Amino acid sequence: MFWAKNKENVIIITMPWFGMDIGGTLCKLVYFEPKNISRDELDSEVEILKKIRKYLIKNSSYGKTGHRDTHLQMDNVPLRGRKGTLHFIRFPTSEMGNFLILARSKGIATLVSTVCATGGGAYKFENDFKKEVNMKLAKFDEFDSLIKGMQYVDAHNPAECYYWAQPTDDKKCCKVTYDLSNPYPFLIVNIGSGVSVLAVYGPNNYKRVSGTSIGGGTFLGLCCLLTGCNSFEEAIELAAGGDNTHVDKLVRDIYGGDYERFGLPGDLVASSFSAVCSFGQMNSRDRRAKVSREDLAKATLVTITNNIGSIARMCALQEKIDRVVFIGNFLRVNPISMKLLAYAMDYWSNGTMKALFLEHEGYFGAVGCLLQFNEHS
Ligand SMILES: Nc1ncnc2c1ncn2[C@@H]1O[C@H](COP(=O)(O)OP(=O)(O)OP(=O)(O)O)[C@@H](O)[C@H]1O
Ligand SMILES: CC(C)(CO)[C@@H](O)C(=O)NCCC(=O)O
Repeated sequence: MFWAKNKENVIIITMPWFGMDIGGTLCKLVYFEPKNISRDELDSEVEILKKIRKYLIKNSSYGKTGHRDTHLQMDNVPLRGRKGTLHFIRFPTSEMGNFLILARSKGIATLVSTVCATGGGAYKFENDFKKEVNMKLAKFDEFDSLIKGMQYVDAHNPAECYYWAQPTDDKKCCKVTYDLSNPYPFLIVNIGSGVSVLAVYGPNNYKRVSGTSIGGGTFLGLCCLLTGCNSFEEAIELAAGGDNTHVDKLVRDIYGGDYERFGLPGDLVASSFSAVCSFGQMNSRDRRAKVSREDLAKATLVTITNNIGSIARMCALQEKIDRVVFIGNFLRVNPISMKLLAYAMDYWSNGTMKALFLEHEGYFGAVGCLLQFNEHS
């Protein structure tokens, strides 16, 4: 039973089936829909919650900016002794005000309720939730939640973890499932707005070893400034049609070929974005005029990705870890970055380190905080 009346006869509800990860850019909402809801449960469920459940499940988009990732839905998974379906929903954190207005319009504010939340926004928006929708947040740490969520999703989805085979060959490159059932130790590189690097030694034993502010938010911000694009999807689409070598200076632009002594191949980026400043005989203004929006988007994506790859590799070396799991929504619809990371990790470690990826890339925090909910808390 998840509801009761208090002294004033107000219905108090804990919403054990929702987990929210409120990040710097995106808010991720995970909803567990239990199977075989009994007649008694249905009768005792408050009308407003029934309405919300119907609304979430019937639609796959909510307003202009909310989306349910139906391809990620997980059916028949266990949670707190029940079996059911996990639904994955996201919307921009900048829309939190509208989300609260919507929740209020569905009647949520007439109940006193508690919902599990993690991410910086669980702290930042705590008062707004209380004020606008009468909702208390049961807060959980974002990295505890991330790791717990990863372990749970991987255990219940046989094809969750994969690597990219032959990442540099467009024709032969493919995703190959990887068995992560015996994962320790491993490194997590969580590429959200910013980047956090965690070394995980056991189920409840990890530390945050590094981080960088040059992350997914930087890519999106710079790309919007440079190309005038307006969304992450548009930025990625532009990048897919671009050529960063029109913008970057390569080792061969400096050496005329490979720098063999130190193993630097000619096609390696030697200096990001610097071809537009000076390039051989060509006047830099002419050079800039030849650069397309697509080239700029690709160069931005490659710059940010290589920098993250380089930090990941140094952290893995320092921690003596050879498996690196890259997650976070920066990798959403972004095979260019995944393949680059796969290649870079393999090349620079002489094949000793492996880049791994997970299908539910940005949702682990939301799943993990849902799992930590305790009926009596
Ligand atoms: N539809 C989208 N809108 C905005 N950014 C997107 C979208 N899809 C993918 N992204 C990328 O994902 C990043 C956000 O990733 P994620 O949701 O994992 O982080 P976050 O939780 O918002 O950030 P942080 O953990 O740093 O607080 C964005 O910076 C952008 O690069
Ligand atoms: C601040 C967080 C942890 C919020 O998720 C993330 O955005 C991050 O790790 N940023 C990088 C901060 C740094 O280490 O420079």
